Amino acid sequence: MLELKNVHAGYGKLKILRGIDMTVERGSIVALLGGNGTGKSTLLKTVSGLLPLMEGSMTFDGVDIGALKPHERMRLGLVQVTQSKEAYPAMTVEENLVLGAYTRNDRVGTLADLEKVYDFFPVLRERRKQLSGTLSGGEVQMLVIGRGLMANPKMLMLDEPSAALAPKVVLEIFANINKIAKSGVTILVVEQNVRMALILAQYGYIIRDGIIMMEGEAKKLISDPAVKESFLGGSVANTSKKLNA
Ligand SMILES: Nc1ncnc2c1ncn2[C@@H]1O[C@H](COP(=O)(O)OP(=O)(O)OP(=O)(O)O)[C@@H](O)[C@H]1O
Repeated sequence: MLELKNVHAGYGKLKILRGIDMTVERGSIVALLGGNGTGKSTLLKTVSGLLPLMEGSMTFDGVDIGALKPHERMRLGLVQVTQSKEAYPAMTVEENLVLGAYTRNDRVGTLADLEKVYDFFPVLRERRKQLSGTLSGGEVQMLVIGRGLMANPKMLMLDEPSAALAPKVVLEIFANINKIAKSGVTILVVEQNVRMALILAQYGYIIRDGIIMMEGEAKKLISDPAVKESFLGGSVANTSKKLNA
């Protein structure tokens, strides 16, 4: 669904990504992992078109997207969910959600997708008339994912959906991401919560200093001694059970 070849990108003359090769298979969940400042958000911004491609190529669903504008990539079904603080606090939950459909022209489809979002996140239906500024951190995260779904994506890119959330809420959000993937939406998720991300995903990439230092099936990465030492500790079986409950 998404293929990056030798992607270089950054800010002005500052190059952050230095030759990224990455593939996201249709229907899969892929995790992009790494420490602070390694280039994860930069990569998402480059794929969604917020940053220009300096070198290399990017194709999405068979289309060369390297020179397309962000809204053109969105229309193709490539949608980035920004970090949770970017919900509009003075707008209601429903207004925020409808905003996610701004690149679409089908009212019937939009209303049907609103119901789908409410089915994924029933708490948003309960709070649809509430100002989003009054929501909890977990509810705001659900809202921004829901807003991404309103663009009718083929692929959703999520930037640290677990950030600043309590473990129980993280589990709920990740279980919802799992359901969204099972409904047919391909997922690329950036995470610092490496354990949860590797339990959720089928495949993982680990980025350091703007290059991919390791990649592989999530099941293999989670038991890899180097990954364990750098990122993990403790047992994963229990979390896995809860995630698939
Ligand atoms: N607007 C910007 N201008 C210049 N440099 C930037 C800008 N945004 C990010 N950077 C730099 O790019 C590098 C990679 O940042 P990026 O946000 O991609 O990291 P990250 O892996 O997402 O980390 P984190 O998890 O901490 O957000 C960092 O060194 C950062 O300082």
